[in-house]
Amino acid sequence: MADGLRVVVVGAGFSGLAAALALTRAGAQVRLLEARDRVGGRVLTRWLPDVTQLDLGAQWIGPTQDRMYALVAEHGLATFASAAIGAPTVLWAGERRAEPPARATRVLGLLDEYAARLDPTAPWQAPEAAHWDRTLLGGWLRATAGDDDTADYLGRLLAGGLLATGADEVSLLHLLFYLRSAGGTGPLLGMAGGAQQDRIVGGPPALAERMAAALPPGALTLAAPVRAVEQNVDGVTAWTDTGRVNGDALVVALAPALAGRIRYAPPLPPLRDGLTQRMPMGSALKIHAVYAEPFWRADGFSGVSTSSAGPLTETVDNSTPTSPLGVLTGFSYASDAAALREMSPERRRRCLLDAFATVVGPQAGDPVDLIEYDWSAEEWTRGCFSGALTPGAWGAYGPHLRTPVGRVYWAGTETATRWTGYLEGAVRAGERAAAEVLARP
Ligand SMILES: Cc1cc2nc3c(=O)[nH]c(=O)nc-3n(C[C@H](O)[C@H](O)[C@H](O)COP(=O)(O)OP(=O)(O)OC[C@H]3O[C@@H](n4cnc5c(N)ncnc54)[C@H](O)[C@@H]3O)c2cc1C
Repeated sequence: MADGLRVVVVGAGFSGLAAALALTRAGAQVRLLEARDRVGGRVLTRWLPDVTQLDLGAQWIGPTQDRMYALVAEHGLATFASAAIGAPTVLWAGERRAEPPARATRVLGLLDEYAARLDPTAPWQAPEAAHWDRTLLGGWLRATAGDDDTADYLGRLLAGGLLATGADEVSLLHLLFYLRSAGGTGPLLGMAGGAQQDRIVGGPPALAERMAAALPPGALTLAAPVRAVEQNVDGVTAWTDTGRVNGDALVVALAPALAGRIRYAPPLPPLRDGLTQRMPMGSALKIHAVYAEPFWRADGFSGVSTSSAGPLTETVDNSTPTSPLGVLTGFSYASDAAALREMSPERRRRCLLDAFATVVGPQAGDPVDLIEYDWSAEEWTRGCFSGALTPGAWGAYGPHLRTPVGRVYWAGTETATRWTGYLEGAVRAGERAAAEVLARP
């Protein structure tokens, strides 16, 4: 037990909440400081008047994400299956296909084989790690896939769909680490049986709120951005705009890009600070088009698609089973998302609706509502889905992803070794950081 141990946790996303709960249960006195006026971090649910649930941030959980299913049950919530009616469509170089060509599947198999060679706790130690770290995913795909269409499609699916970045912005090693941490391309890309299998009734924010409610009264302070962290032999202090909170240890439960915006005294060691400069957030737009009904089902379309061209890389049928409305959700990544941001609202709307129409037909051009959400514009998130180490950075900086600095410990989904980038990774990372604090000498 840790009776009397005072721990400050910075950030009340799933990672900070999980850390705070684990520490509280072990008997520590926890103060959880959150910049926003709400808990949950990269999750947000908006309700349409008929109670259609629109998850604007994270939404899915799937098999092997055991901590998330356990938390859902423990906090009295339930899941429902993602809409899965009909077969997915692949929009491939101007054609509609039922699946990508076999050569694309072969490349995915090769990536899984490489990923299996990595230790997710130390990917930099694999014999090929230095080579894979300086190899851009895009270049590797162009050299391996056999043709440019396959390379482009896989680049969009993997760099975009998983990391919300461009294939020429990320190393092969970072992608392999991500694949390894989730168990491969199958679990990552699948709907039923994969990471997109289930949604949480009430949305992930409902779970975050229940986790927060399970903390002792007074443990959580909202609207309290931590600006500075000072540590010395006696303890550690978090400074907010309104005062200070002292502790024996402190957990930073933020993406490294945000952790690097805090001022540390003494300054962080060069390799830890350098890491925060080399792990930018991805860039995605998540767009919901709402219709009077899921008309595409009657036309034989599932609404689930992947595409070799922009502006949308993926779409899904995101309708809620309890509502008659139809919801198509699309994702736009990296340079496609950047181009959309530069457009006027009217032009962006036209461009997005044309993209939905390419997937399910012209009726998509006339939605009841079109709701866009840009996490890159959020002061306390700055991008999504997660941060990714830049090419060449794993070798020198990777070992500092979780290494504590004195009394300061690191959580956040980016530090997870299982399901990194996901809610599951966030929870596991928070619980791992809590265990490290409790084990401190
Ligand atoms: C559009 C989108 C779709 C996604 N889809 C999925 C999905 O379907 N399934 C899935 O599992 N994951 C998904 N993810 C990823 C998932 O949301 C993240 O992995 C997870 O929420 C990260 O949790 P975290 O606690 O590590 O970080 P965050 O959720 O970022 O939590 C950090 C918290 O710290 C706060 N904060 C920041 N700076 C400070 C400061 N200086 N002081 C105090 N507080 C601060 C923030 O406000 C935030 O509340 C998605 C993310 C997005 C944005």
